[in-house]
Amino acid sequence: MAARGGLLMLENFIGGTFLPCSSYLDSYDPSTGEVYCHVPNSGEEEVEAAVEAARAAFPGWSSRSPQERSQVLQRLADLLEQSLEELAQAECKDQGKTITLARTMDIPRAVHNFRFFASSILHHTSECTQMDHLGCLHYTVRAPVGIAALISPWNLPLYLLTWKIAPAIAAGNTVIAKPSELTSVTAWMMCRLLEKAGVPPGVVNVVFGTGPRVGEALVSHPDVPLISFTGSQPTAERITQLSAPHCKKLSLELGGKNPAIIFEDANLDECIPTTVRSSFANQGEICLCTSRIFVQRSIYNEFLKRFVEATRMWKVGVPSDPSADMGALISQAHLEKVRSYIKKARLEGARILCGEGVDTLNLPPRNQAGYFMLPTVITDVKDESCCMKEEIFGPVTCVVPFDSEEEVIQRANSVKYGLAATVWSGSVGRVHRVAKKLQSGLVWTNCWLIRELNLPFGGMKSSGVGREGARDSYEFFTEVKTITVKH
Ligand SMILES: NC(=O)C1=CN([C@@H]2O[C@H](COP(=O)(O)OP(=O)(O)OC[C@H]3O[C@@H](n4cnc5c(N)ncnc54)[C@H](O)[C@@H]3O)[C@@H](O)[C@H]2O)C=CC1
Ligand SMILES: N/C(=C\C=C\C(=O)O)C(=O)O
Repeated sequence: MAARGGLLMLENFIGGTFLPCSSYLDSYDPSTGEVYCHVPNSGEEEVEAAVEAARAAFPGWSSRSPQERSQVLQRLADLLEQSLEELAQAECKDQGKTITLARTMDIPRAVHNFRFFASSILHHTSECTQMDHLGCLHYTVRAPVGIAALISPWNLPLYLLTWKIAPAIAAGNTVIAKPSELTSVTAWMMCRLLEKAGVPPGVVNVVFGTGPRVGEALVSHPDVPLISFTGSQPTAERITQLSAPHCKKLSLELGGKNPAIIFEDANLDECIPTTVRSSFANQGEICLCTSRIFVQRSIYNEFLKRFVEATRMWKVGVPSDPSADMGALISQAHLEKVRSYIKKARLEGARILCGEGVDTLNLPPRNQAGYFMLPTVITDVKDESCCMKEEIFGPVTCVVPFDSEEEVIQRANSVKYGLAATVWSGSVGRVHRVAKKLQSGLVWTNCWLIRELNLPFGGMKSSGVGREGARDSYEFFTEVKTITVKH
């Protein structure tokens, strides 16, 4: 590890070796607003070196058996788990999330991603059909595609990067990962464990830097045939344009404007704390977070009163404080963007019931320049407002009343996104009926963010292209071939 001015200085990981870069970016601690780390500002040269390393490693890695690859993934999971506390501390400092969330969600899930795909890779079967009248047998085989580009965002850094690396290498591909330049530290820490886990040099390469520089060099490289991306819709559009001339395979996991639909027969004792969590967990910086809450009119006033009370109890604190529910937002620019939505809502005549501009944030002097804000509830807002249409990706949620089932389904579906919805009702028939009609890749009823990694994950409409999960990721990270044998 290098250091400049006493600050942590990351290096790219290419071909099993840490390599310095000719230029570096500043990376900020969101809880203080201070630079604490330098991140390589990689470009075409580093991508070229990573492609070379990944190409050289492909024949050996792809010809190993699934069992051999699975064992490597299991060892990596064990090593990550042994470093859980160190990784959680690093994620908390780098991203601004609470230490509790990093300890209980981000890092355990990163460990689980490797364990899960180490197991699922052992259980795939292929198809076979027969045409006896022609004396033919048909079957399919799958093979890894080649070098995968894996581009991940800043909100769940190691969690989302490993959700891509694990299935890609389990299937026999070699990878070039590009984490967000805002949160690169835990990916770099993981690289230090790869050799010990038995990952051969060049199988996992990590290049750090910005989207326009290193990201674009990677996605437009002719020898990188598939791209798995999680992030914003405008970036997905750019990646689609750059990759189109090469007809690359694309998996795009994008944003959401996720509705919660709360019927009058909902169990509010469960619904309210879960909806506070679904709105404000990780500072509202999860693509699955709720940001439009539709409440049936007969319980609207009661819900609003109790929801605002519960939101006021959601503690914003220094990320290292284990009792904090919410830490700092990712950057000054993002904080300003999130606040700008609240200003617009005010100008449109909406009411801010708690949070930004209403309540007072108490922080230690050292954290006054950090990127903190209070969880904020907006009401009296029209469906046409940008706060009800656009992804804010911060601790802001809107609450509005509805009258009928048909009406709320139509309003919930009236945005360009279609990622995740929650439906709260005591009626089994109703939850099935409504879930089927929602334009949403995921619907949680009477719960939120209970993940079954075997099943498809992803969004419809502008929330993405493709699905990830045990079988879906396997299909994405392999090419299928149909073979016909005449006997
Ligand atoms: N999963 C999600 O739904 C996420 C949504 N967002 C949304 O996006 C907004 C902007 O956040 P950003 O960090 O700017 O997201 P982004 O989509 O620009 O960044 C995600 C990743 O893509 C890379 N990237 C950016 N431009 C690229 C390009 N031209 N070619 C290749 N890679 C590129 C970034 O370096 C990062 O690794 C947020 O406010 C939020 O609304 C952000 C992060 C995650
Ligand atoms: N893709 C995102 C979250 C995924 C969560 C999961 O797979 O459990 C995101 O916030 O961008």
